[in-house]
Amino acid sequence: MHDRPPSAAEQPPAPGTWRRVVRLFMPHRLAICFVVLLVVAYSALNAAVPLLTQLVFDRALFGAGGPDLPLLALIAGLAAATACAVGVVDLGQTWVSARVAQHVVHALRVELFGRLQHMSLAFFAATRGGEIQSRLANDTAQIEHAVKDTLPSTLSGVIGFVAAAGAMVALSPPLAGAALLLSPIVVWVASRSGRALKNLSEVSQRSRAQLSAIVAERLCLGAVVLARVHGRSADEAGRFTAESLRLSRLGVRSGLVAQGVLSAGHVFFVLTPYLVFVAAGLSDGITPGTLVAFTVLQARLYQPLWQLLHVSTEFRSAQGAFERVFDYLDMQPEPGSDARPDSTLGPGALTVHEATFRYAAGERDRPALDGVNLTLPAGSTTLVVGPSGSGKTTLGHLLAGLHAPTEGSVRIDGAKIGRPSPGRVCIATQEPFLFQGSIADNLRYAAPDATADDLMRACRLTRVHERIMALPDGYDSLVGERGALLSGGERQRVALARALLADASVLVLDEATSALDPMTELEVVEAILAERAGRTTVMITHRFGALDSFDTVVALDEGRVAEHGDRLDLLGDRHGWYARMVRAQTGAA
Ligand SMILES: Nc1ncnc2c1ncn2[C@@H]1O[C@H](COP(=O)(O)OP(=O)(O)OP(=O)(O)O)[C@@H](O)[C@H]1O
Repeated sequence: MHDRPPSAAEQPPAPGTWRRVVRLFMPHRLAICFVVLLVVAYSALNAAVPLLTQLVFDRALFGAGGPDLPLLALIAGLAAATACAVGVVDLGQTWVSARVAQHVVHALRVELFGRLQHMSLAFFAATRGGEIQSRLANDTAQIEHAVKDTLPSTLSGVIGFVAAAGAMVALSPPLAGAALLLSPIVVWVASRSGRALKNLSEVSQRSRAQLSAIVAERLCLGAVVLARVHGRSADEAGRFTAESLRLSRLGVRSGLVAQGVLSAGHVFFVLTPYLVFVAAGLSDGITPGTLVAFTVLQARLYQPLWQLLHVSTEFRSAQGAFERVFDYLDMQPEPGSDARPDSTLGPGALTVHEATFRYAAGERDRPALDGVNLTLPAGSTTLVVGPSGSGKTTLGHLLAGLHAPTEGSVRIDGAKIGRPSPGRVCIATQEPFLFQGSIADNLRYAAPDATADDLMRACRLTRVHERIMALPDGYDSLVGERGALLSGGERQRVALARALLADASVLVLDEATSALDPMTELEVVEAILAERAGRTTVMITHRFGALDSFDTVVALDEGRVAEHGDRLDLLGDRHGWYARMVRAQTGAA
């Protein structure tokens, strides 16, 4: 499985990237052909204007019979019509290109979001949020720019160059030779500086992604509190300043290289007419009109070349963006991570058979869980206890289907699970996630059809109803970013109510009441157990001294089951881990 995000920016261009890009555009081939046609028309119309200038000079103004004003008016009319046609064609081309770009980028964004949603938990644990955002926002924006602007610029650059060169050859082959003399040097300078610009653009893109990551990670409530508590706000600002400065310096360097290229272009631009004049002086029969037309055309010759220089840089950046997006699209999603609500709810008997779990394949350290065997009958209530790092959360995740065991199996009602099973198993965690929205929105995430009474019933059970009703907007009160407007205990109780609304046959509580005061915790847990209506309940906790309504206790140690049995029996085993801990927590002799 490809869990860690590959650093695409460091990798050489993947072969076949452009083949994949072409496949992406295949559904839009007709529109792209139309864009090509429009660009050809645009370039041809543009190349026709200097030919009209030649007519003005050689026929209308300085012809054999003197100035011909009707012809001049006709040419002026033609020039105006050509300019209007250029405008219309350009508008049409922009419209079609923008539509193609938006379609392709929309499809990529949606596919990327869908793929990311199904990635393993290990992927999200190992990937910075800013990195994901950067691929979804910056890289797709770069691709959009490439399709909307760079593709047409390239086409018009190539076709414009060919049209201008063709018009020159038609006017005078020797002068065309002189005008094109410097073009190989232009191409060489363009490709060298293009490569330099590409490198700078890649480094800048990485730096931008780094800035996004810093913002996403360090400018959220938890990180700001942490920085203030430890007096590290200035260091955080320093980190951001250093990266921002790096980006600024890269911007200045890119600007310098780009300007250097423009200045070189200016030299060529100034030199070329003189080469043409020298060639005209050495040739016979070159009319002034031809010379004027050449002067106009040479601008059209080098302009597309410079345009191509820039588009080649942008194409390389776009290639990088495509590769980064394809990297994510190529990652293997978690098997069955698109779990649908399960309509075949069983009573919720859990069987764990020889389950071993390793977070990293081939990891040499001891596994997080090592050959665990458990049988938890339907409707049973189990406490999972054990020292920190003993594997309790990992076991909870396995029971909830968030991880599949590396070896062995976990079954509910005899059916093997290795993926979430909505409606069948639900887990509530220590740090629950509440999204921006009202309390009711967050509760209905688990049960979209729940009535207001259902929400209130669940919240009464988790002892948060009164608190919600005391808020100005009751259940419509907003919870803020990740529930920041609620206290830790309120967040946990709202999340617990949400888990109850899921009405699953198995409920796993992973330190889900740790932020409550002991009295409220006891009340909430007792209420959940009393209302459980046959539900299998597994509670992972460090504070179990006062919890005496559970049937069974499982004590884990270093990933193995150290004790498992009837709670009262284990309590009677004076030297057992559970009994010793209960005595320590309750102060009993
Ligand atoms: N995402 C992860 N990647 C790698 N190792 C992990 C990951 N999560 C947990 N571990 C490791 O797995 C082992 C078991 O962790 P687990 O969180 O299941 O323990 P726990 O008993 O719930 O601990 P605590 O009581 O402190 O919450 C630990 O050694 C931990 O470092």
